[in-house]
Parts: sequence; structure tokens; C-alpha cells
Amino acid sequence: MSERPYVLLSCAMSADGYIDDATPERLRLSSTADWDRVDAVRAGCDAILVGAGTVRADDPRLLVRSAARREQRVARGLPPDLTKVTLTWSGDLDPGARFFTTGGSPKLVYAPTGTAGGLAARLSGLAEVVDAGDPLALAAVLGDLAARGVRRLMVEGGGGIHTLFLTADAVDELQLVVAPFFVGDPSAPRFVRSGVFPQSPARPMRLQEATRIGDLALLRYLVGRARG
Ligand SMILES: NC(=O)C1=CN([C@@H]2O[C@H](COP(=O)(O)OP(=O)(O)OC[C@H]3O[C@@H](n4cnc5c(N)ncnc54)[C@H](OP(=O)(O)O)[C@@H]3O)[C@@H](O)[C@H]2O)C=CC1
Ligand SMILES: Nc1c(N[C@@H]2O[C@H](COP(=O)(O)O)[C@@H](O)[C@H]2O)[nH]c(=O)[nH]c1=O
Repeated sequence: MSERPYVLLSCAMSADGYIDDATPERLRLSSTADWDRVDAVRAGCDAILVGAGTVRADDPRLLVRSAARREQRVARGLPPDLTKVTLTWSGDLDPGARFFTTGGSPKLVYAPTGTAGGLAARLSGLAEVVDAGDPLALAAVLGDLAARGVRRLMVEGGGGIHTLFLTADAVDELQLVVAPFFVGDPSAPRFVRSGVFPQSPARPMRLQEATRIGDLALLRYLVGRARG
């Protein structure tokens, strides 16, 4: 893969590996303390990426919430918010989604050639739609982000995007928070879908940190090239 940002994948999951339940409401896996930790991680990155599935399911804002952290970013010469990034094949994105309507930083949508033109017209004035080839190539997306000055990219879900990045060996750091409960519903989304993962028993991740956050566990792994 050509030059790309440092990629930090952050995810909260249940003790049985689910990242949501099957209800329309977003499942809160993180505690208040963990949400604040996630906010600090966001504040240390240049861009934040979620899949179009998460934009549709959660309608996230993807902003830095803490006023102090926003001020610190500005003092460092950075915009208060991160560049927002999403990927779509279908182009099924609502221009009214909070991804597009909140925050003053750039919004980038990577789409395959066949989708990009029509989507650019629909999202005109709200986001830049980037033609990322046909089929969309993750290496092209990451190379384009690096060319735009993104050095640290936070990937915040969902399961399809986790699978895409991990199977492509495009993750440097994995921050997994395990919540102290089970979801137990096979129709709910899991941390990853099936796939061929280079993080195999023959090439495991390196556990860099295991921290208790109340009854939650934060596991921080170095992955791929960062693992050494
Ligand atoms: N607990 C946690 O930390 C988190 C949980 N979640 C949960 O995850 C769930 C959503 O996960 P999921 O449905 O897997 O959705 P994702 O957010 O992973 O998005 C998947 C979508 O991304 C697009 N995409 C993926 N790969 C490519 C590619 N190679 N080229 C182009 N587009 C691509 C497609 O969009 P399209 O369909 O438009 O073509 C695809 O359907 C929600 O329930 C949400 O609550 C989400 C984030 C964090
Ligand atoms: N449910 C869940 C997460 N979900 C992620 O957080 C996003 C919320 O973004 P925002 O609207 O900006 O607050 C959501 O879209 C998804 O990416 N993350 C976590 O660390 N823990 C959690 O329990």
C-alpha cells in the first residue's frame, strides 16, 4: 500500500462481540468516562471515518465534544473539528444527515466511479465527493487522505468498515472497549463480519495496553506494520 495515514480503529463491543443491538436506537456500550476517552482520541486525530451504514443507522455528528479540547486544537493551529470521511458503494446518503449538516470542517465522501457523479450533484455544497475508482480501492482512499494532509485517521465503525480495514491490513492501532454485558442476538451487528484476517494466530496483534475503565476494559493493540 502507498503512503497512508496512521490508522487508529476505535470500537466498543459487548462481551459477546456485538457493536449494537437489533433495535433502531443506538446501543450505548461506552460509559460516560469512556465517551470522554473517545472524545480525547478524536481530538488527537486529523480525520474521522465511518461507513455509510453507520451514517444511516446512527446519524452521528462526529465532532469533538469538549470545548477545552476544541480550544486546544485551535491553539495548535488545527480546526476545532476533524475532517469527516465516509465510504459508500450505493450512494445512499441523506443530505440532511448530521454528518453533513454539523461541524465546519471538510466532509469527504469516497464513492466508486459509477456512483460519484450523481452523488456529487446531490451533495453539492455539503461535501466533496471523490471518485475512488471502480471498484473503490481502499489504498486510493488512504493515499488521497494522506495527500490532503491527514496524518492520523480515526476509524469509528461499523462492522463492514472494520472488516474492510482489518482484512486489507490497513490498521496500525486497535482500541477495543469491552462492555460488561451480552447482546446475544445473532441478527445484531458484530465487531467484524467474516473475512480473511492477516491478524491470524500466525501473526497476532501485540497487546500494548489493558486498562480498566470502571467495569469496562480498554484493550489497545498494535497491528500490522505498527506491531513490528
Ligand atoms: N459500538 C461501536 O463502536 C460502533 C457501532 N456501530 C454500529 O455499526 C452498525 C453499522 O455497521 P454496518 O452496517 O456494518 O455499516 P458500516 O458503517 O460499516 O458501513 C458499511 C457501508 O460502507 C460502505 N462500504 C464498505 N466498504 C466499502 C467499499 N469497499 N467501497 C465502497 N463502500 C464501502 C457501504 O455503503 P453503502 O451501503 O452506502 O454502499 C457499506 O454498506 C450500526 O448498528 C452502528 O450502530 C458503528 C460504529 C461504532
Ligand atoms: N455506540 C458506541 C459508539 N458508536 C460510535 O460513536 C458514534 C457517535 O458519534 P456522535 O454522534 O458524534 O456522538 C457512532 O456513530 C458510532 O460511530 N462508539 C463508542 O465508542 N461507544 C459506543 O457505545
